[in-house]
Amino acid sequence: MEQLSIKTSTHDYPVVIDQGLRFKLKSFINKDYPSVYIMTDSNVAPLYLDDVYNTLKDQFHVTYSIIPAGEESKSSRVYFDLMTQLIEAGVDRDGLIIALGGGMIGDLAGFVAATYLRGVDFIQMPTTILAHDSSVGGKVAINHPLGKNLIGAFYPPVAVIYDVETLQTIPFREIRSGYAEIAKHSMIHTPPFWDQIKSVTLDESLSETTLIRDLIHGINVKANIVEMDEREANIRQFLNFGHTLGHAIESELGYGKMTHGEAVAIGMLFAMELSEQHFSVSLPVDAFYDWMKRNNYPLNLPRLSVNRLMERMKRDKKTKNATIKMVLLKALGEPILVDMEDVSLRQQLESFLEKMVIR
Ligand SMILES: NC(=O)c1ccc[n+]([C@@H]2O[C@H](COP(=O)([O-])OP(=O)(O)OC[C@H]3O[C@@H](n4cnc5c(N)ncnc54)[C@H](O)[C@@H]3O)[C@@H](O)[C@H]2O)c1
Ligand SMILES: O=C(O)C(=O)C[C@@H](O)[C@H](O)[C@H](O)COP(=O)(O)O
Ligand SMILES: [Zn+2]
Repeated sequence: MEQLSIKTSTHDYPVVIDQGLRFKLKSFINKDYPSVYIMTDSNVAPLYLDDVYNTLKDQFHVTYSIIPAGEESKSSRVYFDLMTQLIEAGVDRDGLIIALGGGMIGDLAGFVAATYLRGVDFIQMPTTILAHDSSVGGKVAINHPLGKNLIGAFYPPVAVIYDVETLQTIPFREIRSGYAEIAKHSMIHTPPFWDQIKSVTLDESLSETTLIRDLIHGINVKANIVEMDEREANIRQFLNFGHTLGHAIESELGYGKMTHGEAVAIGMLFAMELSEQHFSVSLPVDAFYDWMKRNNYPLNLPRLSVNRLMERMKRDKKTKNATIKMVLLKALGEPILVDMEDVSLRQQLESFLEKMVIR
């Protein structure tokens, strides 16, 4: 078992990582909650809901909701439906919400927890690789048609219980999506981490030992940053590497068309190219491109409107005074937030997208 604790100026919660934790969940709940409400999705429910429900049912009054799987469910409509279900189930302020699933469920259930009766406790039980990122740090949100995560809060869970046995059932595409965020953590960290990731191939040869090693490394990078800057006043913005364009692509294509990790990987490629030009430095752009190619990340895009992407990038949460800010790299492990100049960003985006269309 691997356990770390996230200590910020206001919160302190454990992140526990091990095989089979869903059967030991009770031992991590140290409050006598009158009701426990599990939120999960339609793919995860048939696999793991019974295990979690049965582990808790003797000690707690347990109810649940099963939400249609997919990014489209991170919406105001589903959010409101969940509120209705909690009210009808009579969950009070002492209730506990458990988010059992990937980042979609974690963000959605976390935002419900943050706002239901002005806040009830919640536990993150991540079941995807990507959720090594989403379950830690307390960012919770739903999407707006105009942009990703535009409605949300900073609301840390009371615990993150990561049963890595559940990763055995995630589809290949989701392994790739999750590894994009691991690659992100590696690039904003010191170079040996990227050296480790670049040799990983995401096929049957990926061993559980390698996966868990990379997950834990990623969580540590994130945890250190969150501990220093929980509410993203400064260095937490580095965790947004690849997201300025990535989020714009996700929302422009329509939520769920491309996975979050796939879009972020394209965003990182763009940010690395910009970084090379901006700082006249050499970065492992080719190595990253090759890694993406070898692992079947999408490397071409349909023709997208540069104007619309620029508009979406302007709605990014890092934007101030209408100036788009992007996380660039001065070197591997040296992220920096840069004010982008509209005209040149537009030109660079145009030529980047042109390459992506013909690739
Ligand atoms: N809050 C944060 O800090 C943060 C960080 C990164 C990403 N995110 C958000 O996370 C979301 C993406 O998360 P995700 O990639 O986990 O997507 P997801 O939750 O939609 O899960 C991906 C797919 O895998 C399925 N699935 C989940 N666990 C499974 C399992 N164990 N076995 C079989 N299938 C399983 C799901 O049903 C879904 O179809 C995005 O909305 C993104 O914005 C948030
Ligand atoms: O934890 C953070 O901070 C991140 O930026 C992590 C990202 O991987 C994640 O996708 C996050 O939800 C993006 O945040 P947003 O503030 O740009 O919506
Ligand atoms: Zn992300």
